[in-house]
Amino acid sequence: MTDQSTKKFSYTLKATDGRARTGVIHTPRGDIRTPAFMPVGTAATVKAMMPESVAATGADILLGNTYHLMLRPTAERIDRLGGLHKFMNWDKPILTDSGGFQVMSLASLRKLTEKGVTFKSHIDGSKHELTPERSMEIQKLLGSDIVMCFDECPALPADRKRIAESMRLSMRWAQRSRDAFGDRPGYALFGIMQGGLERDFREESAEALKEIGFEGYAIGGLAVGEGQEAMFDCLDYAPGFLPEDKPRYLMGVGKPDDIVGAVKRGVDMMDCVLPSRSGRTGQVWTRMGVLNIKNARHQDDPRPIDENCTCPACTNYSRAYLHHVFRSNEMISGMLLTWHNLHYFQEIMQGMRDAISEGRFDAWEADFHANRAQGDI
Ligand SMILES: CNc1nc2cc3c(=O)[nH]c(N)nc3c(CCc3ccccc3)c2[nH]1
Ligand SMILES: [Zn+2]
Repeated sequence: MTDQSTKKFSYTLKATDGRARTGVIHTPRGDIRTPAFMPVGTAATVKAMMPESVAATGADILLGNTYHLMLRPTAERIDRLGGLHKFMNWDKPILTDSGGFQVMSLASLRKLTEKGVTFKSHIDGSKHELTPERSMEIQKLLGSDIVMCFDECPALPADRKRIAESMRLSMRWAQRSRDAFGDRPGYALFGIMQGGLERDFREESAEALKEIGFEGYAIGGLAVGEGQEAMFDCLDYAPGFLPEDKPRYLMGVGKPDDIVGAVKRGVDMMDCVLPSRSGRTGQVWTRMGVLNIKNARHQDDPRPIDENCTCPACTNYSRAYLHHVFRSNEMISGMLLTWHNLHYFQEIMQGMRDAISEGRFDAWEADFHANRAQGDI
């Protein structure tokens, strides 16, 4: 167990190539190589993966969810049992979301006021309240290393008036989150930029967050159905509004080409449920593009998913086998496909970290897109 109090949280920028950056986030529980992809462990598990397998894919950090864990098994119980790291047997860094986003997408009977949000649990219908103060308390009880401000992520499409009001509420909540977070050496609080697809509101939000001061800054309010083009248009300016010497976390992104486009535009950290969730539905992401293993064309195919992949699925199993266990709804199907997808996502990140360090990001990006076949793979 590392002594949390002595070591600090810091970000070191190592190299840039255009607007792309590579560096390291130092935390008392370990370093995070950026750009970083962070697997999502919603209910204290990255579904279908043992923690040591998640580490084996190259992940330096994983995500937890305030919303899910406060409902079940509750933050107080996890605290009594030694905190989330011990509870889920993951001793590297953990980032937890603040809960507001999940309330709006999962809970029912939600009531939003200046104070916070009240809602009914999607699990058992019990009533709960989340405020900036309660979210900070929950994330402290969980023991997460990177805490997210409590914010409101407006559903798109929304008119400018709604976007502005929502963003300004989130900025007031950001101040309350900062005040409630307190002085916790070694732990980090990240602000979350809002503002929809409006450049002026994005700049206003960034200025408000910089005024408060955070250890890192997230770009929220995206990957909510706006589409890649609109997201990239926003990322053409939004990261630049944030401090250069602090990590930038784009929340909820995304497909491999979304991730590459975001890193190209200056993003350092990303998360997405895609590799694990799609793995359970048979969707397999590879350097040649995406395939679905349930397709009958795989049932006699002795080849691995990807000859060049070193993950256990590609090293030891044929497409025919993976097709069979998927069709038979065997547990090993979700395990192997999730492992492969997470391994591939981390391979993309390592490729970009190396390319940026060596000043050849554009060539790497061109190669990445060239490999993605149009037809069957
Ligand atoms: C899929 N798209 C997506 N867009 C998001 C926007 C926001 C946003 O504006 N505010 C907050 N707080 N979270 C967001 C999330 C959830 C990310 C997450 C999930 C699980 C664990 C830890 C973190 C988003 N996810
Ligand atoms: Zn593989």
